[in-house]
Amino acid sequence: MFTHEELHVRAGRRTGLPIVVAVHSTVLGQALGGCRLWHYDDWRDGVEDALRLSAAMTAKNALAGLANGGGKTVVPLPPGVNVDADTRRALLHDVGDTIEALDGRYGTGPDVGTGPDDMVVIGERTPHVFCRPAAHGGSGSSSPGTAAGVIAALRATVARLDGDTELGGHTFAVVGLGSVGADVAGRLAAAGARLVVSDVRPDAETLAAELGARWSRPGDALTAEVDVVIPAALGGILTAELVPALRCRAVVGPANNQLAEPAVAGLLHERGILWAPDYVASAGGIVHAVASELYREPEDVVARRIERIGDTLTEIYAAGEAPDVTAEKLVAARLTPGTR
Ligand SMILES: NC(=O)c1ccc[n+]([C@@H]2O[C@H](COP(=O)([O-])OP(=O)(O)OC[C@H]3O[C@@H](n4cnc5c(N)ncnc54)[C@H](O)[C@@H]3O)[C@@H](O)[C@H]2O)c1
Repeated sequence: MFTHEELHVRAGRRTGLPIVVAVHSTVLGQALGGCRLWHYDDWRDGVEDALRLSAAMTAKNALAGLANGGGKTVVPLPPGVNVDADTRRALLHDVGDTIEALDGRYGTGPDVGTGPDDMVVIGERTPHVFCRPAAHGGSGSSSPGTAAGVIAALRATVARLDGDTELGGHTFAVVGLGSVGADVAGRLAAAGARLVVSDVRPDAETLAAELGARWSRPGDALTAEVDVVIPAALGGILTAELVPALRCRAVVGPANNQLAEPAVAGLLHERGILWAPDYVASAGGIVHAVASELYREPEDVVARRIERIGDTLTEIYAAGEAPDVTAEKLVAARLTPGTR
């Protein structure tokens, strides 16, 4: 069943390259979700991704308490097509025009393949853009906010596991030392936690040494014997085959779409492994952008909003059923008029 409000697929006027914008829901307000610029074998796969990711943004924004719905832009680059600086700029203008044509029903920000500087270029064609660098009037990278939200989620998780929110006495495996993973690992190391870290980039081993963390091969980090595994790389890593091999007590991280298939959430629950739905744990970045730029809240108020991710998870864990089931009920309740 088609449950989205709008789906736009256009060839960019300047570049001829495909641009997909999916608006899943504006029930709570302007739909928000980042702009993904990535290679796909077929542009239709980009449409699939935009449909799936925009629906996840509705859930993420609803559970983060934002007055916003979910949307997503995907620019599916054909295989072998690499854009030079001029084409990239033209392409981002094409994206801006596509978003501007929606009259404010959707706003974008950075995602895989785009960053704050790209938002400046999109912003030359539409005001509906977030996370420009501070020098351009935006709130900058969303990664520190996302990392702060993951820390709030981890505190709620260790409280559920052991009854206290101290991260220092616990062990964590961080899978992916990119902008969010490295930040989370740094905060955990500063709190005195013991860490196993991994990345497919060998140069990340230097950061591991700086953090006093044990370096591990990526496959091994996922199955490390730790309290919490933190997926901070790509999605789809939690497979039915992996669940029996896990030796952690919880899986909590920022990676979007961690489940290879929805049924894996139930398998984790049956094994007694706590799983924080990724759209709850990863919301800190968008909360930071929206609260700073749209609501104009000061940093301390924004920080408290991000902390509430922990409260939401505590509520979800307390229900005692598989966390995705409870989270979906909470999303449905928030989207139903009269219950917000
Ligand atoms: N940046 C944000 O604000 C934000 C917000 C919400 C969700 N997320 C999600 O969090 C995840 C991390 O985001 P990021 O901004 O840090 O991305 P990033 O690209 O900076 O970092 C990802 C890291 O994962 C590593 N990696 C890739 N495959 C790996 C593997 N198999 N094993 C171990 N490491 C691997 C990469 O080398 C890279 O260092 C992504 O799934 C992203 O969609 C990010």
